[in-house]
Amino acid sequence: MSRLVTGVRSFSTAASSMLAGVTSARSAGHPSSFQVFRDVPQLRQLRRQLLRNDRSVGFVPTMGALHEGHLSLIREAARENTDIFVSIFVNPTQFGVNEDLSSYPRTWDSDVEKLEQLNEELAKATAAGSDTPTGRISAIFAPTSKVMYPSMPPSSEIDGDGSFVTITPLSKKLEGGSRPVFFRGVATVCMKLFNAVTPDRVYFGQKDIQQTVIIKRMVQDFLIGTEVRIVSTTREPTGLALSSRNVYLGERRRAVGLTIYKALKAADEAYRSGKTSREDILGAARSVTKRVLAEQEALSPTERALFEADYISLADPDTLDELDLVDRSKGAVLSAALKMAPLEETKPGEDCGLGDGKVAVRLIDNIILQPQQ
Ligand SMILES: Nc1ncnc2c1ncn2[C@@H]1O[C@H](COP(=O)(O)OP(=O)(O)OP(=O)(O)O)[C@@H](O)[C@H]1O
Ligand SMILES: CC(C)(CO)[C@@H](O)C(=O)[O-]
Ligand code: BAL
Repeated sequence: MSRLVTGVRSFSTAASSMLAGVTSARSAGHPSSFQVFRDVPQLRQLRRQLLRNDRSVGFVPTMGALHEGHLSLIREAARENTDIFVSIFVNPTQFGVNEDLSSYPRTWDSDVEKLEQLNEELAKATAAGSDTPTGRISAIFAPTSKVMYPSMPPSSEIDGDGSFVTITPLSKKLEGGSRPVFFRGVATVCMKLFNAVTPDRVYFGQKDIQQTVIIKRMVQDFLIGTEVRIVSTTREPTGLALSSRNVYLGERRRAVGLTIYKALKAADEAYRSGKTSREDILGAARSVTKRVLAEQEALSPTERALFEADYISLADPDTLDELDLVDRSKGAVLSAALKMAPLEETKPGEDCGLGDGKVAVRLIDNIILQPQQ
């Protein structure tokens, strides 16, 4: 955390020049880098100045440990906004009491490095005369828990007190079944972040599809003046969805973890081949998870990676209600969560990931069954 500052970290940027009162015209050059804010008032000051200068803000909320998936959200935001604000905050209220808050990957220095490199890439694209406007990252918002939860320590108990945003019944379904406080925490922190940033547009990844449905509902129901953009899932060449928690997988569990995507693909293929019933579509996915699990169980503890399929769901895209039959004109959301168990025994020299294979890893993924004519 050596590069983290307590107030605001200034770089030589057009946005920071603005903050100092020297307004640069957009054509005179984009910000070359960004400022880091730890508190809300200075962030708001920058936001107000951008507003006065008719600049638009795209906001990308993250919990850090940045990877190409996060960068894809920023690139999309850069296509539609002059300025991008990125938040890095590991939000305690979305972790249940027995969840992985303390072990969640925190990689501040490499996160800042990646964002600086991305700003360089965006600057080059502008210099090369890209057709589409290319915005820049102007601000990183990395608040403390006290800034985000000023009046009391946040509760991660389901019946804990606090000022919370709850979006029901959406937040009780799917991920909410296993993580009961998760979406209360997500909606609450996003409401606070949106209030601090007042973005023109917000960017979320399709990988966390239930989160996107809940954020869209929150924006609609609370009359929040921002547009919600969903960016498609970035995957490894194998198909595994990128996720910050993947660093805990290691080679063996990474290979077996791909089962989640293979199962969803099998279900998607069933739909594409004309099947619309729950039984046919989810049956195709379940036969993949069952087969792989049986294969793994037959192996020795030094070779296998066991997992449990938490849910495989076929749901309505807006309500996330489970479907018996897909209406082809509307399509559906196919989603799954798979819990990779810790490795039982490891081999000398094996790449077991961060935590030596002892950390259970929850994988989620989804495919949208596209509406068809
Ligand atoms: N592979 C991906 N493709 C596109 N967007 C992604 C991907 N992974 C994460 N995102 C999006 O980045 C934003 C921040 O996510 P977050 O910081 O929790 O990262 P994460 O990789 O999802 O981590 P986790 O391991 O907690 O699931 C969210 O909107 C999330 O959907
Ligand atoms: C949206 C979010 C940053 C809120 O903490 C988090 O849930 C995430 O990273 O997806
Ligand atoms: N991207 C989702 C954050 C979480 O799992 O807590």
